[in-house]
Amino acid sequence: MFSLTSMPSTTSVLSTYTTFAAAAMLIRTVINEVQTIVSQFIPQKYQEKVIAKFSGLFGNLPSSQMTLIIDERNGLSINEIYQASELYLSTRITPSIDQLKVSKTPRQNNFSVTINKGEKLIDEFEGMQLRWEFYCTETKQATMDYESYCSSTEVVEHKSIQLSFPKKYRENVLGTYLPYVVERSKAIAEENKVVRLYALGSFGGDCTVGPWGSVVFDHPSTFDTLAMDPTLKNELIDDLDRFVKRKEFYGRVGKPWKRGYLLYGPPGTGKSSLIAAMANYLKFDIYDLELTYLHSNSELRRLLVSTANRSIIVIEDIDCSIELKDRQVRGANPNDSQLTLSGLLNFIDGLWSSCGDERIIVFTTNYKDKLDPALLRPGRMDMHIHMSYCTPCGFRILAYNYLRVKTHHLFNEIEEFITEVNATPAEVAEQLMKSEETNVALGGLVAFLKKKKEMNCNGEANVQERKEDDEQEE
Ligand SMILES: Nc1ncnc2c1ncn2[C@@H]1O[C@H](COP(=O)(O)OP(=O)(O)OP(=O)(O)O)[C@@H](O)[C@H]1O
Ligand SMILES: [Mg+2]
Repeated sequence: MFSLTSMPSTTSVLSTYTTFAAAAMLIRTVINEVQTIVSQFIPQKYQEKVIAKFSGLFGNLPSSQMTLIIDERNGLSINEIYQASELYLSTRITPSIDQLKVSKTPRQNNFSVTINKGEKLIDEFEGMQLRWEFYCTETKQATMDYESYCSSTEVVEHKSIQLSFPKKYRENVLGTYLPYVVERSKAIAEENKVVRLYALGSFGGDCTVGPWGSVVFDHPSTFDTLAMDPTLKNELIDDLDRFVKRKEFYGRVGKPWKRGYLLYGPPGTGKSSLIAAMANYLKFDIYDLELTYLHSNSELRRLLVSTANRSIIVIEDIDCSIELKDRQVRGANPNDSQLTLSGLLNFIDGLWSSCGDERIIVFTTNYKDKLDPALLRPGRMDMHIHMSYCTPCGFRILAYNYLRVKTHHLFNEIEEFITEVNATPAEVAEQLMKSEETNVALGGLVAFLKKKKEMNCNGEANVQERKEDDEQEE
């Protein structure tokens, strides 16, 4: 009975509530639509007022909007979503923004532009409209100077960015849009990245990390400016592309995410230039590791562990570190108190380096045949790259780089000489730099090659030497 009498009244309450909820939802939908229209057709500075006025017509309905507050700091640590949002939004600047902040460090090539506090902007993503707003509040905070024991007050800024959107988009914003913002910001940071060169000790650079000092690396070499066999060049570029894309692959097969390259060939054939081109291409920092300064495996490990991910560790002239082998053979403690070849090989094989990701290690040598066979064993260095004397194709790349010419009546003569004489790209480049006049520069190169041929007196010896050099190639 009780239940019978109570039933109709519960039903009527429910139906009244359902009607009310449906009406509220309808009004909210109308308000959302109005917001969308307003944000498209009404200047930004009036938008808020218009929407507030319009919403006011319907009394105090629960808000249909949700706001995410993204503070700059999370306690003491930086909030990565704040950084990502700030960077992402700096690429979404619309004409509605009145104030931007512009800054630049002495070494930076470009200005960095960020949006000032108080500014708002609308972003669109998969049909959603998202409203971003920049806030900054200032508070006075008491601080204590521990040297003078005096207290003072300082103004502390609390920055935050607020992201507002219709509540119905909450899942999409948290699940898709924010991850997209973070990913995009990583890509933007990568585009703006300045490559640094690290070496041991502090050498007047502006940034020091542990034992490594660094400077901005502004070597102009790129794969375009590099005179090397075009097939080999493309193979290497493909190899690098594949390497950086294969995070999951390396994880799956249980190998450290590393790649080793051995560059070999005579002086002046572009080994160091190739390393610079690789660093510029990948935007990886370079760590120039001079083994001659090191005394022990533990020192080597400490240095390698303090290198960052996405970097190229370079050991130049590894043949000059050949005494590594002798030291080890001499029988002194082969473990940590000596620097040994096996210590180095352990690193290459990933034992010490499993703490890092996306590393490239490059060895260079003028004499591949002088290297310890252990270094050359298959699988140790992933690619052996032969940098050799200038070829006709290499000459054309250099002529275009230095003189901006693609054809010239002296090309045939030069290319003939180049196949007969062992001239390094460095020598050819030096001649091409001697004049901005194409005729003069190319004429100078002809004279240089002619003289080189005469001095050798025997062109065949040169070609023979080149053949031997080529035979070192895989
Ligand atoms: N393959 C090349 N392509 C373009 N320029 C080159 C090439 N090789 C050499 N050069 C020019 O010669 C200069 C010296 O070359 P680089 O230092 O790269 O040679 P390297 O092979 O590292 O010599 P080393 O064995 O003496 O270290 C470079 O700065 C560059 O101007
Ligand atoms: Mg070099």
